[in-house]
Amino acid sequence: MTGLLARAVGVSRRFGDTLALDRADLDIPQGGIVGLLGPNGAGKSTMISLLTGLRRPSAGRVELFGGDPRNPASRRRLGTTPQRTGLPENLRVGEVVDFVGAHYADPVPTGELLDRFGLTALRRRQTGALSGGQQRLLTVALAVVGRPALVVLDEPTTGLDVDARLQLWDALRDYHATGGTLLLTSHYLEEVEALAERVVVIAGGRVLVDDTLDAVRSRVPTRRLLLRAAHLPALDGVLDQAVLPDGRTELLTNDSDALVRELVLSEAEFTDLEVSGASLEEAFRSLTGRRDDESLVPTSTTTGAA
Ligand SMILES: Nc1ncnc2c1ncn2[C@@H]1O[C@H](COP(=O)(O)OP(=O)(O)OP(=O)(O)O)[C@@H](O)[C@H]1O
Repeated sequence: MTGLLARAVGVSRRFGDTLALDRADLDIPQGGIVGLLGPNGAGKSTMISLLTGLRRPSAGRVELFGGDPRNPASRRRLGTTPQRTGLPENLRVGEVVDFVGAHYADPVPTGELLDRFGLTALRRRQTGALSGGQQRLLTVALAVVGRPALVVLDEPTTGLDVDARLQLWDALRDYHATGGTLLLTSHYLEEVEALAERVVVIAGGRVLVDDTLDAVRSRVPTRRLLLRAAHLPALDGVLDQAVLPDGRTELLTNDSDALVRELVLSEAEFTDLEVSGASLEEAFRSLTGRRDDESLVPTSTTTGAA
């Protein structure tokens, strides 16, 4: 149990008839960056709300720094920002950071924090005059101003343009480099790839995959072959196969060179071969959509899978 900053053990959460989480397990050890990925409605925000004490599980157990997350004392070393945050409109950016930082024993100095988040030029602007993306950057900056041991962010880059997204990624990497632990949710594998060392895929309220980024990447198809063939033998390198409405066969793989060699050596007759990158998000959708397919969905490595 030592070294775990947060943990969910067999948690379920019901909203009326909806089972938002279904016996899900999640451990957040000290020092890593964990990306929680999944499609809309997967249960990501619900998991975050349980870990940060905003909601109570219907069943199972949640711990934050060894205590109940609903107890304010357990949240003292937590930095978080809800998806929507109200900022005092008439205060200037620098004043808000000063104000929030003043609640902590050792806050990141305002100038340094604004610099890290690319907000220095906006220091004297009233928060009511910030764009949505700038407000988002500021709220995430406020989540780290107190040098929390754990930062939990729900879709931190939603609505940000490319530059702001890169700026935020850099700031989060800085936070991690100073010893911080980060849990973030995202719809985007790209974002998780850019930041996380560990990936947890959640769908239908269940944890489907919990592994290192590299291990997860090796299991999801990243390349797509299209071809026409009357008969194809079973090919080792195929992770997923489908016949499209236009009659072409789609083969998903993570090594298209090896699969093409295998295809040629099989002496199967084919025409119109095309090779392209499978969208990683598509690949994840195929992963999350195939809960019953053991070959595509590796066993979760979380503890105590129910
Ligand atoms: N307060 C609520 N009342 C009723 N149903 C809810 C509530 N909060 C979440 N749900 C339902 O629980 C399920 C999981 O929702 P959750 O917000 O955790 O998913 P998510 O993975 O964060 O989705 P998204 O990526 O769209 O934000 C969904 O079916 C959602 O409609």
